[in-house]
Amino acid sequence: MSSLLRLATAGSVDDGKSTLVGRLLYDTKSVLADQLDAVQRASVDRGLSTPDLSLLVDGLRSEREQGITIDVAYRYFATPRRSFVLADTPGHVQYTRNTVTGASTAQLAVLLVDARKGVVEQTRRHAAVLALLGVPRLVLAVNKVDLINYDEAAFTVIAKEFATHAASLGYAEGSVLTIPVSALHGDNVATRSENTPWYGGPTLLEHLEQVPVAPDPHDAPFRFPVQYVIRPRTADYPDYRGYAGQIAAGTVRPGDEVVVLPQGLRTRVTRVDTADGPRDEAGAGSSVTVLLADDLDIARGDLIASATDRPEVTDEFTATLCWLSSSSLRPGARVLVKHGARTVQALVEELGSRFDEQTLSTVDSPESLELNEIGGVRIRLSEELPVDEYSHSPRTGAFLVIDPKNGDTLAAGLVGERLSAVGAG
Ligand SMILES: Nc1nc2c(ncn2[C@@H]2O[C@H](COP(=O)(O)OP(=O)(O)OP(=O)(O)O)[C@@H](O)[C@H]2O)c(=O)[nH]1
Repeated sequence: MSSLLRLATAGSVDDGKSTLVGRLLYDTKSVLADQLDAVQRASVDRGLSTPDLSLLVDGLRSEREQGITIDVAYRYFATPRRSFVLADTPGHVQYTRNTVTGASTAQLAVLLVDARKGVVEQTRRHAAVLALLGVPRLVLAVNKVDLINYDEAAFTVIAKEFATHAASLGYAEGSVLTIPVSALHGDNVATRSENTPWYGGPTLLEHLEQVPVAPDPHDAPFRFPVQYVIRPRTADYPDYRGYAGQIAAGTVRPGDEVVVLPQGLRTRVTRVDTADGPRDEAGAGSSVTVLLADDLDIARGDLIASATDRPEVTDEFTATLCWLSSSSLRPGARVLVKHGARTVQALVEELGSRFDEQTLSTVDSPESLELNEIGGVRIRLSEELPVDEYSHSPRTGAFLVIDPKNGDTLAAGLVGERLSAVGAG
């Protein structure tokens, strides 16, 4: 079992997401003492008798919202059994790039509903987007059960309705769990509640600690977009030639067989350098400089990948787009595609389908894609790029669609099928 779980949260405004995340941090003692003092003071100032744990999250969030680029906050917490990376996104935004970014590498998502309202339209949409992103496990936290007097019958109705919906999205029974919680009072978050004797399942934290997880991005095949070519040309290192960047997926060790794409050149890693010196191994997220056995012609934007499990080099693929712009997308649109360290011109050749959130069904050949809509497209690139399928490697199978006129992000995209692969390997 992996000792690391990546999770994301989703919920409508006021369902209690901040309080729940705050409660998890608090009950796992992941909150620094000074932060807690500040929360306690702020709570007293507001005339509250118990600390308002949502301040732990919202306090940070309001700062974050002033910047426009980074809206996903990653929170780290740990128990003796497992470490957690939680991608926290603002609740009032539906399908922003951030929600997609946050959830796309999650191994589990916690969806929140207010026990008084049950499963609402937004719950269905969130679940549909999570299914689309391939998030393998869902937890429905039925929050504020204190406000329905810990009523078993009401909880059972919600759990059944959600199970039916999740099944319609393709989730197997064992991959979905519904838990009655009160984030405010702590019922079934980290400690089992005496108020719900009828509930025999695990607490939220127990479930997060125990659930078997799908492979971590670290286990994915090695993918390393080259950001800089380093040639110091000093007397100490006359022949040093390194390739610097951040590992997008997988791990690398000296001795590994790799391929440089799109050229298709095979070679071997001789050394992996970091700011702290050479390493025996480095994984996804690490900034490293890789040295290779052969002196090859490699430039910024090229990709160094596992030689045994490499992406295909292609200039045409199908993709799912989450459209994030108020201007609509029509077939024939000329855009830029930003993938890894490369940005290339591209044409949206065909708009094949649109996912209808109301009916949760697919509409064929729609005229356009509008703000927050999700659709299937075919894209042709002006140059060939090494591209992974999203389901095989989420980090390198995702891309952004950029407006060539003003540089705005128009959509987040997930690669489906590569259509005209030339460098298949
Ligand atoms: N009674 C009760 N109230 C709760 C519970 N959880 C949250 N609340 C209250 O519900 C309100 C909304 O909680 P938040 O945590 O701010 O909700 P949110 O979903 O994070 O909202 P945004 O931060 O706007 O996304 C606050 O007044 C909380 O105190 C609960 O389990 N029981």
